[in-house]
Amino acid sequence: MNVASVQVEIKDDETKEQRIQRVESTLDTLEGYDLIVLPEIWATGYFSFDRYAEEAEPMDGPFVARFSAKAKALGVYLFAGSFIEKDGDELYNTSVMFDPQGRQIASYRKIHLFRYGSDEGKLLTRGEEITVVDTAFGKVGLATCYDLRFPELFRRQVDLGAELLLVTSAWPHRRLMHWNLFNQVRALENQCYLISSNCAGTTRGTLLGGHSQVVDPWGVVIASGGEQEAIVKAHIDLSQIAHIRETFPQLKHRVLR
Ligand SMILES: O=C(O)CCC(=O)C(=O)O
Repeated sequence: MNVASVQVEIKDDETKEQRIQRVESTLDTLEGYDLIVLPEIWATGYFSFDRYAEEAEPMDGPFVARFSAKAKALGVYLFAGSFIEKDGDELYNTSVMFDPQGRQIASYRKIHLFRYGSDEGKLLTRGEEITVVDTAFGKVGLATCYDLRFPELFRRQVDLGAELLLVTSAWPHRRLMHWNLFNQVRALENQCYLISSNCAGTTRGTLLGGHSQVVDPWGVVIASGGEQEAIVKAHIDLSQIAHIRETFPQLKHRVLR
């Protein structure tokens, strides 16, 4: 299975529309992939809190329609990262996933809103539902950035059958060491593949961390981005999951539930 994580640079002098067009053009260059992953609130920019209300969209708005069309045009599973979803009076940090026919097969509203140096907790409503989605290559769990610090979310995804964990992020560079550790540990402790997509660049005075990753179920980083905009590419072999879970049956040895 060929996977790609698009590590989008967030530039403050770019509008939402300009950034969407730029990412659409990048996606058009990706041929032969089975799954593509994008970062968190990349179109508006996670740290552009003053733009959240005006740039929020309903689930049947243009962001979802455009990336549904893009998934279909490319014939790929596309985890389009998250956007600011407006539902009635509430705003959510919602990620969306499409199948190669362009059908929206999942959405996930970020459960753990970030409240440290971030207005997210004030502006948005938290999600309440864990998302694990069926795909042609198995069950996939969806998570967003700060969620990475909460192992119980991922373990519950595994209890629902997840074998591949997708994480969309706008994680700052100043806590890059935590990011690197969590990416590896969430894959290792759950014996899953993990693919993350983080933003890069400096926005509103915050340097974003980049280092989007593909981590195997043994905890080995098999591909990683650097600090700049990048496409992180890897070939993954999902049969490794069953192999590792059988030969080193840690998940079967759980005592506490
Ligand atoms: O947990 C962290 O250090 C970063 C989290 C974050 O930036 C987010 O959830 O958007």
